[in-house]
Amino acid sequence: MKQHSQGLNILDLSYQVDGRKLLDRVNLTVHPGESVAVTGPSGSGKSTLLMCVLGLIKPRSGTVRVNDRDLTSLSGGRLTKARRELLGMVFQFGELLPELTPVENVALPVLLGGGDHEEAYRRAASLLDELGVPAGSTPTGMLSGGERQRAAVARALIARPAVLLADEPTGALDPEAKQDVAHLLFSTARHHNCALLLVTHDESVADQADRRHELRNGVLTEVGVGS
Ligand SMILES: Nc1ncnc2c1ncn2[C@@H]1O[C@H](COP(=O)(O)OP(=O)(O)OP(=O)(O)O)[C@@H](O)[C@H]1O
Repeated sequence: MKQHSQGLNILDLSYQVDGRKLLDRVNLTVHPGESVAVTGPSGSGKSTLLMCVLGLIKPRSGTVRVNDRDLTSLSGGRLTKARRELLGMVFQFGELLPELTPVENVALPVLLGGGDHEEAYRRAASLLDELGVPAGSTPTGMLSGGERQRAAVARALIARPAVLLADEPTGALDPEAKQDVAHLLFSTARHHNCALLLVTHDESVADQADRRHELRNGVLTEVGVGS
């Protein structure tokens, strides 16, 4: 019988570089509204795991399914379209355009995808409001680091993704902004019913996730929260 599953479903994912197994039959399910943090030594393959989910790296074997769609079987324009519809990504340094206003930055993915301008700007303003970012005419480059990361979370959510991926989203922030952004990231993902998969070196951020996993020598192991 075929099993249906919403959210993110990684099955037997393997990937190696120069003969080193970075991912060795990795399995992970993240349900809608649930958060999973992945920690592990530097160079253990955490970012590679996210790149495989995004389809930017082709795994050697295994599948990545989002809302029951097999992303690993897609390529070219179909992969780009599925990625735009199903996935949102927050990077360590926001990757926002500094000259644009926060609303323009957040609306951009929808506009580039040919979406309705008015609806995109309205939703961008609403998300920025929810995340407490000033949505005026100030260029994004003038905002504080924490405000820029909150704008990056808003941008990742603009297309109503099923899965939100975050790679060291608080890595460039001071301790106060870090806690603020981490809290908003977890609570907003839950509120929007996204499956959140987050990579971090920060124990205090990882502890806020519903579940924690560690990636070491290619093996992803569940660890107790707060241990
Ligand atoms: N295309 C590639 N060619 C060669 N080596 C690569 C390639 N991609 C990744 N690597 C290597 O694979 C390893 C895993 O990299 P990755 O960035 O996924 O680790 P990470 O766990 O996210 O590390 P960090 O915590 O330092 O960010 C590193 O040793 C990296 O140098």
